[in-house]
Amino acid sequence: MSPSSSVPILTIDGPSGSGKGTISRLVAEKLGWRLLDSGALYRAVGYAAGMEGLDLSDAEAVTRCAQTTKIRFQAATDGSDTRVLVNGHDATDELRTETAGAAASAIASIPSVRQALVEMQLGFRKAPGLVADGRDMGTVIFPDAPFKVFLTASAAERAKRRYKQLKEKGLSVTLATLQREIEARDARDASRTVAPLKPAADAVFIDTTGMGIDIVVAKVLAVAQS
Ligand SMILES: Nc1ncnc2c1ncn2[C@@H]1O[C@H](COP(=O)(O)OP(=O)(O)O)[C@@H](O)[C@H]1O
Ligand SMILES: Nc1ccn([C@H]2C[C@H](O)[C@@H](COP(=O)(O)OP(=O)(O)O)O2)c(=O)n1
Repeated sequence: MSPSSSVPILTIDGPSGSGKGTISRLVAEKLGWRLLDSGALYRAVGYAAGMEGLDLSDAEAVTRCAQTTKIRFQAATDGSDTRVLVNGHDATDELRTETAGAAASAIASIPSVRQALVEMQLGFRKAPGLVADGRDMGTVIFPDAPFKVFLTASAAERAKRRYKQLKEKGLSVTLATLQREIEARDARDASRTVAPLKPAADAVFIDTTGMGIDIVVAKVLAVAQS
């Protein structure tokens, strides 16, 4: 048994806009645990592949890109979002767009790309604990995690949340387009053959439709303290 396997993990998986990022951050703060935003890794690889002008369906080229792209998280000191550096370039803002989300979803369906990112994700398991946010945290990357949550909400509500979030960032989007994009991404993430989006058999399922952030945080904290 490796020493890290005694470090507790809370996995939070779910579809786009279900609140994984927000809830993971708040719960990690309350627990004093580290945070893994695994989606940012896939977004970073999709972004780096785009910068290199690669065809995102070229499995060999994108896998090489996943193996060589340097991704670093840099905590902000002023309480703002953690910055994500991709090959030394601060790509935080570019990575949050729906275009980056779609590119991430596309390259994430390539098994060898997923494999290239496994070790880095396992490296986040450090004392005193880890909150891991993604699609396959509880099923594939940390199947032995003692605490697992699957967050969801209706596609209409998730699209509304994303719309509000992107509008606040000054991005030009429409609700109908966002809902279509979210549904397309759900379908692709859930239907791929490797590590599809699905709840782990031992995950606590929370439908957050109509549920405020504070209540979701309390429910997820209760799982981690059970
Ligand atoms: N339960 C909730 N009720 C209302 N808004 C929420 C809730 N959870 C998250 N949000 C908001 O929805 C948006 C998307 O949440 P985010 O955490 O980025 O989702 P995900 O990481 O699952 O894609 C954010 O602006 C966030 O503040
Ligand atoms: N553990 C993960 C995390 C993300 N992905 C893929 C699939 C997702 O559509 C994209 C983007 O994920 P991300 O969590 O950043 O996206 P959302 O914030 O949920 O919209 O990456 C994955 O396949 N496995």
